[in-house]
Amino acid sequence: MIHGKMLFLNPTKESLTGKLAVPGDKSISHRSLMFGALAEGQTEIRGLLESGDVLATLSAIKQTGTMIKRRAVGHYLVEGTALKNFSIPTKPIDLGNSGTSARLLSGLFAKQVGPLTLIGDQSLSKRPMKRISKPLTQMGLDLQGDTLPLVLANPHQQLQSITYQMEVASAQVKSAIMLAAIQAEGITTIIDPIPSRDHTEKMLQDFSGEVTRVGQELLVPGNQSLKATTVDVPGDFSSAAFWLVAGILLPNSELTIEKVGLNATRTGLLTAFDQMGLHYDLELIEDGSQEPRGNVTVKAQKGTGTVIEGALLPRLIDEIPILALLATQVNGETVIKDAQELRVKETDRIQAVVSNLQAMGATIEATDDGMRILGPTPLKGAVVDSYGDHRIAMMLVIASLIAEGETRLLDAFVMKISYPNFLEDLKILLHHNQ
Ligand SMILES: O=C(O)C1=C[C@@H](OP(=O)(O)O)[C@@H](O)[C@H](O)C1
Ligand SMILES: C=C(OP(=O)(O)O)C(=O)O
Repeated sequence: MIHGKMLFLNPTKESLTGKLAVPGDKSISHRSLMFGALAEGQTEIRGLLESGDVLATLSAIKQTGTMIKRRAVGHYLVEGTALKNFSIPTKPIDLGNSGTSARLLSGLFAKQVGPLTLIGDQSLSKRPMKRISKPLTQMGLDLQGDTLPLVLANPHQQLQSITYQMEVASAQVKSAIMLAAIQAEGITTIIDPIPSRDHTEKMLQDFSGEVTRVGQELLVPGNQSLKATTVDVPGDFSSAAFWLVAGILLPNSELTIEKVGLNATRTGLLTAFDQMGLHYDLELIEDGSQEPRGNVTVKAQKGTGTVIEGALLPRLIDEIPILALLATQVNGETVIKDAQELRVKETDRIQAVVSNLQAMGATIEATDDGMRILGPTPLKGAVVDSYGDHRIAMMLVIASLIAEGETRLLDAFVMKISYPNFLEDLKILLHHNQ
């Protein structure tokens, strides 16, 4: 039941069964619009995620002069002009809640004369931007601000290549540099010791561009001309993660998530399942796409605690909230380390996960760079808060299904940021029982 911004949630005795295709991948959707604008010619996108964050990117690109037409749900045409028709909006560009938009668009727009102002909501306005202003300034962009509002200007419309050692394992930082590097003079080298999601690398090649990885170095030639293409966006593994964990937790469940992205830089949750002794079936769809996709099936089952650390973190960074819920229900201790990046997401996700799950009766404590969880503990309904964070909200909806008694979720409707139909899809999986 819905009441204002609060959602009243009750546990279910049902299982989750059947098949579901989750909405398009958020990271790939953002990038398809950006590369579509940077290329010459008409790019066709199918399966674009129509969520708050992606629509922020879409609107920013339209406001700066690129034509984008919507043909049907998720079906878009981008009329790319290699940003030659760029126009500077008179008003600041509002990127809402989307970190990906703020960081990647700064790279995409780095060669424009400007000044161009990027703003966002309260949460986005607190997120660190120095991580992109530092490399982009070295490349020649005049970028003011360590947080939003960011003002971008490049009066001479020139960018130099750089050699840059990444300070955090962030695909957003890497991608911002790459988008600028494509438009720069010379070859840019990005050194990233811990690999992060590689959708930008793959998509650059799909748009006839060039990028080479040599060990820890990513080499991006400048002055590239990109050609329009078609993009078929797979389902978002980060959205599927909520159902995979729910299927494991709700007795008698068996569900399949279809045509979901299985890029290895994103599927760290499956590695965590392996470590926890949890089983799943994978069926790959061979369609020649650079972004692998397939069907994942899970059943209700019991697992054991594990340690999540190191290079696994970037591969499941957005899945930590739902993984923490899973850890409250398996046997023994789970320790999540090296996850300090969670403190600078839409909210401090370490604090948000720990305080909410504690309120529901879990044995969980925060550490500087992660959390410790001791399972299994029965959960009880409580008043919980998304803190305006979509992934926290969706995790708490799943938690409420296995809790005893009613849960009241404050600020619930932020789910639209990445998964507008989350509650409808929950009903679909519950109703397969009937
Ligand atoms: O590049 C991307 O599309 C994303 C990268 C990750 O952020 P960081 O680069 O900050 O780790 C992730 O958390 C975010 O949801 C999307
Ligand atoms: C962190 C996220 O997104 P962004 O950084 O784009 O706001 C997310 O979707 O979990």
